[in-house]
Amino acid sequence: MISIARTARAVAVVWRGGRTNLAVYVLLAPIAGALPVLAAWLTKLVLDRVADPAGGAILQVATALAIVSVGLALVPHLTNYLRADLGRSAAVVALDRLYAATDRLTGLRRLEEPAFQNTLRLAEQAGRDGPSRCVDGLLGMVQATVLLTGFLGTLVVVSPVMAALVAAGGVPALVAELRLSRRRADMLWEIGPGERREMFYASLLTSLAAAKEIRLLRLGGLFRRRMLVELGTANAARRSHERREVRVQALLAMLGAALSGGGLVWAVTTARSGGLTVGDVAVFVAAVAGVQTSLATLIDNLAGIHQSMLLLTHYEQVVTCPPDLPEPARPRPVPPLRRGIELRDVWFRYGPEHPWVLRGVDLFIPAGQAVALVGHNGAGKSTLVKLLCRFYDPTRGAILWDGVDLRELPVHDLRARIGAVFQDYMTYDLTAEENIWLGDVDPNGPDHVRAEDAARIADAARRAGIHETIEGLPRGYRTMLSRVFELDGDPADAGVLLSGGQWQRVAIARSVLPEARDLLILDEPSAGLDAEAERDIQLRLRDHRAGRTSVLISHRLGTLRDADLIVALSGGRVVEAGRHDDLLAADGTYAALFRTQAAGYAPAEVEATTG
Ligand SMILES: Nc1ncnc2c1ncn2[C@@H]1O[C@H](COP(=O)(O)OP(=O)(O)OP(=O)(O)O)[C@@H](O)[C@H]1O
Repeated sequence: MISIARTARAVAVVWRGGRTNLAVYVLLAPIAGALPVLAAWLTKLVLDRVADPAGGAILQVATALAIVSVGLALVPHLTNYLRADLGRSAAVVALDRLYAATDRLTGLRRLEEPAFQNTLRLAEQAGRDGPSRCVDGLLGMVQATVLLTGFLGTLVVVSPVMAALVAAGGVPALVAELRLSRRRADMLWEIGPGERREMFYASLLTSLAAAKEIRLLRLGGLFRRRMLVELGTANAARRSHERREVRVQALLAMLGAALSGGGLVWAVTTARSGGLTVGDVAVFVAAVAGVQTSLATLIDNLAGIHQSMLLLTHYEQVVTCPPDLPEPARPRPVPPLRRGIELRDVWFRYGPEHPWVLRGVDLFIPAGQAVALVGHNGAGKSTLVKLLCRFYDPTRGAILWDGVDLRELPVHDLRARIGAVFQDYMTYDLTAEENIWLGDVDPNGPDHVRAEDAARIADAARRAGIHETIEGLPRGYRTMLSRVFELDGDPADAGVLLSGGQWQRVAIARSVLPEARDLLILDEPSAGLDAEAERDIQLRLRDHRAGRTSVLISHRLGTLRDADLIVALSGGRVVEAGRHDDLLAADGTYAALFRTQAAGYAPAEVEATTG
């Protein structure tokens, strides 16, 4: 049902959005309810005085009626403006809270739950208009209550029996509307997953990233059909619900019409026999219509609030959602890495229903050294580095930073000591400069690149071997790396697209921008580069890595041979660890992988890539 606490929270959001607007809106609501009642009584007086000039002065009453009519004409426009403006400003407050809450989810687990994604989608919808709809509903109820009281009072004066009958007619409507609103909220929840799939297919059809494959493989028709199926299913659910609404509302409307029709016959008959004046009949007709309209408005608003409340439960679920990674009770500062990182009997799976990815990994990553992880696809290399960044906690075992469990360190401070290029690095539709600057944004600093950042950004680009390429772009570092957005909204300034290897270098530049990172993680950092470029970047990165701890993952084993420690993962365990020459001599998993790969290259290439 409607929760008072949740309603109060919704009102607080709207209040924060626009205090003055809300105050005026609150004042106008009862006025908007009183004006029609006043107009009906003034009309009755005017009619009675026209019929009986001895009844009193008519001019003042007519003037008052004219003034009330002006109010009646103006108030709805003002209310509409206030409603829309409050809706916009409340959405700013609500969405800010919502995305601050998702930002507080420091891990990845919750975002990977489909049920959470469904809740998130409804929460976004509720955040956009939930609080303001709730306030609209409340003020709509205030307005309708004033209107109802005025007209019901009028009806009681004219006919208490009719007043009781019309009021009783509202009870079934109230019950039916509340049921309908619950069903509507249930229906929205049920069609949620399908609507998300529909949006997914629709976005594929227009996505630039997907455009090549979709055109080459002629997938447009398939995805369009799948999108239409999802849309059709959602539409069918909505249609079925709306038909039910129409049926119920038609029945209620017939009940209302029968009551007002019966009332009209009674009033006219009574007037004929002299029991009512012409003005009485006019005010009676207006009162019956007014009571019915205000009852319907009251019920509509109540149902609207009820439905917003149901949607707001999803919003509040997200806003109040507990951290997905437990916060340390007594956080310790994260000191610069001195001894190293230890994985102690680390077991990990992505969920109870998923297989184990790591099964008791014991590994020491010594400070200042380069450790390479090798293994077949799916061996768990990327999973291991995600655990190092604490995107998940180990299911069992522990990871220790200089002997301190990662769970005891503030996660943001820990991450401030880590630089990483992930296999699925991001390509931002922003300028080249911003694409690198994002590697070291001060959370409390400005939201744009400062002039004094330019030298550091260029330096990072040099280290990643992309500086000259960026300088050669039409607007240098200010060039948009996007064909989706133009620079500063200027259509003539459409951006450029980089090649895969160039993007990879930009991602590397982003990760090497901050100087003070103790741990550098490079998960396939040069997969998109040609052999010569790969060698070039390896040399540049070797300089940058000197003295830093690094964890390297690459399927091109030749690039890893200089690592201080090469660790082979298989079956979720460390099966071998040592230097390149020792592992070749041991003739185990690494040697087999290395020889298979070397055999795939011509001798000259093996020389080039394996040194
Ligand atoms: N977010 C996830 N949810 C569920 N399973 C996952 C997730 N990410 C990875 N996996 C599974 O974990 C296993 C290890 O994946 P991981 O990406 O760590 O392997 P990898 O050794 O890095 O492989 P590759 O060499 O192909 O990059 C795979 O079986 C994969 O399906």
